[in-house]
Amino acid sequence: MTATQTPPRIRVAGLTKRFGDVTALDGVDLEVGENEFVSIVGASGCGKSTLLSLIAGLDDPTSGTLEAAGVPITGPGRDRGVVFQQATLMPWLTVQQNVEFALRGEPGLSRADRADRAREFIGLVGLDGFESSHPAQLSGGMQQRAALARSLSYGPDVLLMDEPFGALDALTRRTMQELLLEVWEQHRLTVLLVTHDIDEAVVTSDRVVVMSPRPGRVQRIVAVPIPRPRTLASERTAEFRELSDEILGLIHAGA
Ligand SMILES: Nc1ncnc2c1ncn2[C@@H]1O[C@H](COP(=O)(O)OP(=O)(O)OP(=O)(O)O)[C@@H](O)[C@H]1O
Repeated sequence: MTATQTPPRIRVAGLTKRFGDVTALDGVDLEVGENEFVSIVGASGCGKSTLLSLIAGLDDPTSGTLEAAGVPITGPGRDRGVVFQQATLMPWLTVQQNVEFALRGEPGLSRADRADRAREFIGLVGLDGFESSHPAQLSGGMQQRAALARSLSYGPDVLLMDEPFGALDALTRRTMQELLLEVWEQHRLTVLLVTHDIDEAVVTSDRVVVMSPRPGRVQRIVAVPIPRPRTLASERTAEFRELSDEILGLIHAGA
């Protein structure tokens, strides 16, 4: 790397994670560029969630290097927003309050600014009119919208998503994929998405990381050269089907 090059947004090198006798990750190397959308796929138990939680700083590696924009990752940070499969909203707060809560501690934001910013992102995810609802009054898809609004509201450089639509019914899932594509077009940021859904990975991503079964290693990285902006209609192209089949084949071959 020369002095003029900026470091990648996320860099993982020689990453190993053991839980007792279980080696979840074994020497994972991965670089994710600024504003790149990368998905991680692979058989159940191959270490996808472990990799994401290490990048989120929610756990420590056994060995290896983890950096965000050249800075070692030593814990969670507001440069990295996280969205999990189950929306982790605070049930006693309204949608508006949940988002505002995430904005507490943002430097230079008054209470009124926080309220405005929260409304802006609630609108962005299509939850206008539900600001005063509590999570229990929302469907699963709406809760994930609120969780997305919350994670985007403080302007993270990286969005880490672990099966964010995995608990949703098929139709809602499709709607959320469309929303994610739209949001990413409007607010380009670096996204790392863990998913079991190969089509979801291909339609959203610039590159798809295929992991080998335990111990998790990077088996192959497949580039997705389908032009952007993409919509779910992009899935109807022959190019899409070929890439999706190739990735499925890689997962099956590794299993
Ligand atoms: N906290 C933990 N303690 C012990 N073992 C763990 C822990 N977290 C993960 N593991 C083990 O590490 C391995 C990788 O788990 P991980 O959840 O990262 O896989 P995954 O690819 O995300 O799986 P899935 O697709 O089923 O969600 C598994 O064998 C799992 O049992």
